[in-house]
Amino acid sequence: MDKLDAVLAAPDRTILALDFDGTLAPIVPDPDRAFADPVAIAALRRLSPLLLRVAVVTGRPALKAVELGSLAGGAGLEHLIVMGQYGIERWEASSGEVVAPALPEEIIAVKEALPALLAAAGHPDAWIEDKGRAVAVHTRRLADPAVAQADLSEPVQRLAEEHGLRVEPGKNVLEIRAGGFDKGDAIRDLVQRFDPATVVYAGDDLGDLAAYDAVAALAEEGRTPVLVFPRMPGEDSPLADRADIILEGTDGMAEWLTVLADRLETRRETSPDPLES
Ligand SMILES: O=P(O)(O)OC[C@H]1O[C@H](O[C@H]2O[C@H](CO)[C@@H](O)[C@H](O)[C@H]2O)[C@H](O)[C@@H](O)[C@@H]1O
Repeated sequence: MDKLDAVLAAPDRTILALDFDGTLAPIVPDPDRAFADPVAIAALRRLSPLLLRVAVVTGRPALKAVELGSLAGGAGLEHLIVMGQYGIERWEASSGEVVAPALPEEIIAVKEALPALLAAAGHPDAWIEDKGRAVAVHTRRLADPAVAQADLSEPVQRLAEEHGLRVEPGKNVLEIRAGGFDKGDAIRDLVQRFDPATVVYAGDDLGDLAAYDAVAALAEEGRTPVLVFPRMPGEDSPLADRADIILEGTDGMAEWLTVLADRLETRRETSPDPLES
């Protein structure tokens, strides 16, 4: 854990930000059943009171991540922040409210057009996830997810462009959403609000590259970036070349968070009490 010396030295100046799917929750066929690993959440409950902030930065609607992660209520997570839909939605445990701009109107026409587009491309059974301000086409449950994603890539891109929207590709998913913000903006927002000395970011998919870039750039401001990649077995990803720490999937992530909590709690117990002379 050498790279974490900065965290151990000043936990109260550290932000820990984590993606949801593939980082806190194992990748599963049904997105509605992608529950967070309880070991990871238990560790976050111990870490959050010791760190400057813990944040979940996710492509999910903020409230969906809160639900699947059991993140509302309970000890330890009173200051948790969830930046949803790639950062455009902000949920704070302290208020229980979501702050977000109005839905992009263009998404309505895209949702209406999608079923016919999927059928025309030969994949009528691709699953459509209605995310409110965005819509995702999932191929994981089709016979050949990679081929289906490749087949759908161009028509989905065209549909998005016709409506002034963008495509966010991910693991067996093509999402159509509004542009102008990404997970990098979410990181910059957290840094501006809380002025951390160290930012640890953990993420596993292409949408996390923007957050990786934003965190890495913090070195130029004298802050310490720590990039963590929970890699699935045999997974080839551009994140692997960038990461400071590579873990064995979500199990490895949960274990790593637990060890970090152990070390921070031990450090606190053994530190001299500044009030004692
Ligand atoms: O930013 P994230 O928290 O990683 O969210 C990215 C997308 O994750 C979800 O899809 C992924 O996870 C599903 C459940 O394990 C899996 O079935 C799917 O193949 C993955 O792509 C989610 O459904 C999307 O809305 C998120 O944007």
